[in-house]
Amino acid sequence: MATTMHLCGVKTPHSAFSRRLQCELIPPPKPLYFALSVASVSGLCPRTLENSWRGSVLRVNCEGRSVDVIEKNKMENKNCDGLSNELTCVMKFGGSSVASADRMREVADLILRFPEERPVIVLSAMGKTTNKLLLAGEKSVSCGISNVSDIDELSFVKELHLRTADELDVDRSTVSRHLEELEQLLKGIAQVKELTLRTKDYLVSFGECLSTRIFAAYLNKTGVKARQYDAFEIGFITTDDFTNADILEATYPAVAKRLQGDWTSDPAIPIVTGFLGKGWRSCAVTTLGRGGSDLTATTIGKALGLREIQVWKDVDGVLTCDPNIYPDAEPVPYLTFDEAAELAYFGAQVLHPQSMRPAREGDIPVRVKNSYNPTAPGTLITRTRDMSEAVLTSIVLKRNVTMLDITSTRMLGQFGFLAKVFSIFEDLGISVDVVATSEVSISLTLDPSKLWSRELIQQASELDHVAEELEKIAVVNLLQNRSIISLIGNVQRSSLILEKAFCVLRTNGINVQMISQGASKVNISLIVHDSEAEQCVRALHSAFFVSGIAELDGECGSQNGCASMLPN
Ligand SMILES: Nc1ncnc2c1ncn2[C@@H]1O[C@H](COP(=O)(O)OP(=O)(O)O)[C@@H](O)[C@H]1O
Ligand SMILES: N[C@@H](CC(=O)OP(=O)(O)O)C(=O)O
Repeated sequence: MATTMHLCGVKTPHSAFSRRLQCELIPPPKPLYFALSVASVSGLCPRTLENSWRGSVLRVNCEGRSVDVIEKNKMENKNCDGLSNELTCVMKFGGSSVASADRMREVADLILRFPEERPVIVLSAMGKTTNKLLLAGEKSVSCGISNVSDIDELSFVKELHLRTADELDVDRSTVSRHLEELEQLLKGIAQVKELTLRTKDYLVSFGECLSTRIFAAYLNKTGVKARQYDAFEIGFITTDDFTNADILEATYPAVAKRLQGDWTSDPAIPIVTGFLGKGWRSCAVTTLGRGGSDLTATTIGKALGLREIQVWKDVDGVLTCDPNIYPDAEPVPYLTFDEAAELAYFGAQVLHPQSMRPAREGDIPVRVKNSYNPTAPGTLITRTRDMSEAVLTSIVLKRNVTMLDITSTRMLGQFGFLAKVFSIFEDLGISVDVVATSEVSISLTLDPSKLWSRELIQQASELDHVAEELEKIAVVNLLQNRSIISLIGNVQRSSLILEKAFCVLRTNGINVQMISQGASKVNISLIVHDSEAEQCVRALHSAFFVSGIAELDGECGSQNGCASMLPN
């Protein structure tokens, strides 16, 4: 008896293929499911199939062509390009990449330039929309309901999205309901004269909800089937830490089920809002912290076990330094997840601080590319890389950090002292970035992002409270306006890096107030005063990347790569 072979992903959008995917087979002795990329298989005896497996792949000769068939259960979370019809990669485009109708057209062209990919698209809000929405919210608190319609930032957001819809020839109704709701929300804020963190998250969510709707409508209009998704409706489940929520584990299966399920039953390019989630207790819209669309992309990559995660920016990849500090900074071709995570955590705005976690857990390569210059190779981030030549990869600056010098009054033994100090931070929910200890003292810096998410007044009283608690067991010196300079690279070569770094610092008369090396295998952190930090980074960058590490040989001195401070 002849039967039809079950194929995974048979509903391919490439209709030329799908017509050929019916094939006749003698029923196999046990149910086997296959994914097939390009051609039909006919007349194969099940015994041949069973005997011919090489690992999880069966290579058969079909109509004179070699075809790879892969067992479905072995394919779960493994998209092998060309072997299935499943989603292959995620492409995230940041605000700068979708800032206008022209940019959206270019992004659409860019996506279609890779016909072999079946991507999930993640978008941020257009251009500076998130900042404008936050400003509009703040103005609404005090302007009175009747003046809300005249808030400049509201007019800007409305005008930008309506103009973009018009220019892309997309129906205005795609965005008009959301724009009306946005104005209503601002009037609500004006009425209660209060902007809570929860409301802030709901307010900024309009940015991503609008950009994804316009883009999906544009793709559909041009004949490319696309489907818009709000992340908070498809299983992005987070903590209820409004403005800085964490993704919870339950997100991965939920998102995979929804996106994969829809794709299998009715293929259409998914266009997902970056940055947004749904609080697991509150069920309200949450956000993942500024720049959080990178985290949305890596979360989807891990959830679906995709082949690659691409984050498209307005720079040629991760650079050797923030280009706003050193305009001639160069792209870094390769990074490990560990390097990228440290770099992001310690202040490189190019990647969200938590975004490497899902990619590392799923072992999925991340490519950072430039949507304004797509042919530039960008940066490839993977689990390992060849470190034999690596010395310094990038220099990162985190400004406006608070440093604490805490000296024990010896009321506690050393064990008790460290434990007590950290329990105070735990109780107050403040995380610590860089730490150095001696027998009776500890110096540390506080993670400003955790403090920044709170109101200024709350920050000040929180710091007072920290000091008050610590003073029960120690003498505390609170030092504000400090910066962390992170030297990301191969700590195996720390002597080389430190020799050169201190040579530069000495030449420029800079005193390092604290140093930390060892906890991370890829980062050496130096704490300096804010006022010296940028110039210090410039001098270090030019010593390492312009003069070159080779010039380390010989005496420490300004002729030997120990650059003097460059002018601002
Ligand atoms: N080390 C770095 N490498 C690359 N870009 C950096 C670095 N440090 C800071 N940046 C800044 O990050 C910006 C890109 O990040 P972001 O604005 O979040 O992009 P997008 O909005 O496109 O996602 C760049 O325009 C650059 O100014
Ligand atoms: N729109 C949000 C989220 C985001 O990720 O944006 P971008 O990709 O443009 O950094 C923000 O501005 O923070």
